[in-house]
Amino acid sequence: MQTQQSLLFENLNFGLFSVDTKFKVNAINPVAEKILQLLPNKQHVFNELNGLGEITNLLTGILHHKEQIMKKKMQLNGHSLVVQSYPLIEKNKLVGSMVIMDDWTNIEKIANELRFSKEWEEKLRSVIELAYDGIILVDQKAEITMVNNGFCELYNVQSNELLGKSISNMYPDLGLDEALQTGVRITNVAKLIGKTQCLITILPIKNNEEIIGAICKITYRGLKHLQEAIKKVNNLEQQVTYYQKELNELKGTKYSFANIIGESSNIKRIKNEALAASNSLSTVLILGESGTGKELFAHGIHASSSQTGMFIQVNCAAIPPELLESEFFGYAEGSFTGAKKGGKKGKFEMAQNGTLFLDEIGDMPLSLQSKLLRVLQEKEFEPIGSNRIIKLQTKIIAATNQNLETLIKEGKFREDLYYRLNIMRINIPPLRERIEDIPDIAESIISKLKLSGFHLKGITHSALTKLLNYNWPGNVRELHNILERAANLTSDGYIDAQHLPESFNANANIFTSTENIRIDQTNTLLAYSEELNNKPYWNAIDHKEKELILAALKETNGNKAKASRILGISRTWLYEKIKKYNISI
Ligand SMILES: Nc1ncnc2c1ncn2[C@@H]1O[C@H](COP(=O)(O)OP(=O)(O)OP(=O)(O)O)[C@@H](O)[C@H]1O
Repeated sequence: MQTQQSLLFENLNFGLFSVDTKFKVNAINPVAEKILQLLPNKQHVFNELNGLGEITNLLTGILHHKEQIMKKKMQLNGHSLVVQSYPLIEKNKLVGSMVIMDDWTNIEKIANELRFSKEWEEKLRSVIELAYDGIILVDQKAEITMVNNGFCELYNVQSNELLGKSISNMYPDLGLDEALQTGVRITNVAKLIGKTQCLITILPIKNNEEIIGAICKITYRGLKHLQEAIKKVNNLEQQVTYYQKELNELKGTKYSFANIIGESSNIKRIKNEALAASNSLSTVLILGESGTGKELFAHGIHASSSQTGMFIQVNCAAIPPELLESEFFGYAEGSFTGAKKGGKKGKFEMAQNGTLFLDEIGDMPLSLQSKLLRVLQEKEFEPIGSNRIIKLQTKIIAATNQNLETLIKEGKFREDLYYRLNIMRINIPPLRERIEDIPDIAESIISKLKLSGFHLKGITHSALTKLLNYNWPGNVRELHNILERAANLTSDGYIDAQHLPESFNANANIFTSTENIRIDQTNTLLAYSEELNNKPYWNAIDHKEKELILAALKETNGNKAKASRILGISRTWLYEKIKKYNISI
């Protein structure tokens, strides 16, 4: 029992001590020792201690003047305290006093912080209220936390009908749910609300990497003036594009870095790498899935390089093997039967002082690989049947969507050529790893479609939200094709969700129909494809992806931050996948 009492005494979260009538401390707990800054296990006499005057006064009131309970708020040694002193009576005689010290320091700190955030909330409320547009805020759980008059007027509701409700139930089509899941911001996308034409901007609110809410701004007043301004900006943009094109034509390129759209950290990083790669004649190897923009980057590198010659592109997969050599090196007149009169310039010579872009390098036959390697090493070449030696002053950029390391292992690609090409290496990530870029790229594609004669006004918010939920196996090229197809289907100029292909919607649900696959069986594509008879390749990829995500979540006990680190993907992307595969944690 004694032990229990002392345990309790030792572990109280407030200070407690008692003194006898001579102010000598009889018992004191660790919290009190800490507040009073007294050394443990020492005999302390209160009126001999310095700096504790206020407490000594309380004790004096009780011990000398026989007062009853004394209570005081005080600051002591950096603590905000509420101190209470009680008389201790034994057999009707005053034998000492007991003191309780409540430490309010942390509580005061929290109160101050609360006051501070309350003030900020009030300021935010005023700013939001002053805004000309409709504004609505949700928290992490998609519950509406703030809404302004502009929003209420647009939807003809009262704010108290909305606060605390789920945005997913009230306004699912605004896309705030998606913003919370993907962390992607959407800027000024057209949407018809009732009969009012609006522009929607959605901004996820992040604390470090965590999404803690989202804000949606609906611009619906004064749109007419805005449209006029947009028209002017569009005209100016067209003029800039025209001059850019003229400039590109001089260098034989179709695109420059300005044509590479996207503000994601991924695309910014590779743009910087590409810019660095354009500063010298070092060879560049561009890797990436089909449709990620390898050719676009190659043009960009040439456009910003100081090479004054032409950009010459060769698709190594498209030239018949027997013509490859003459295509590359050219030939002298009469060098073989059927050779053209006057001979023919090869791609190398055509690209002198410019850039030779070797697309699909993984498909180059081995015999030509050896010849290419020799040219790269010796920096000179001879056209077939000629003894004219031409010094190479050409930037070489090679690209492929194949895994060259695998091709080397299979004996289909020369390792020494690989190292020769792999001096500046640019890895373009697939579109699904930079979905933040989709709104900007979609906008740029729509502008291009307009220039090519489509009467487009824009893309609706619901279509854009769908684009963000797709995994883009065909990357930017697929995005282009889907938007062009949609542009053909729209009648009012707005690309809407209904204009996106059926299969496109179905993709998000592939997994629900293949849920019962046994994961631990033979991991061969054949084994998968037997079970997934519809789209074996993509289903198997998705299947493997889900498997990896499940394994990472299992290993981290469902901790998504850790799981995303293990998988080497962003947390936003992981949330996206968890949603896609319906994984419950
Ligand atoms: N960041 C981007 N911004 C704008 N357009 C892009 C971007 N990336 C790719 N595109 C467009 O996507 C299409 C495909 O790009 P590109 O041909 O450069 O891809 P690729 O990787 O070379 O494909 P493949 O391996 O199939 O040859 C092109 O129309 C290109 O202009």
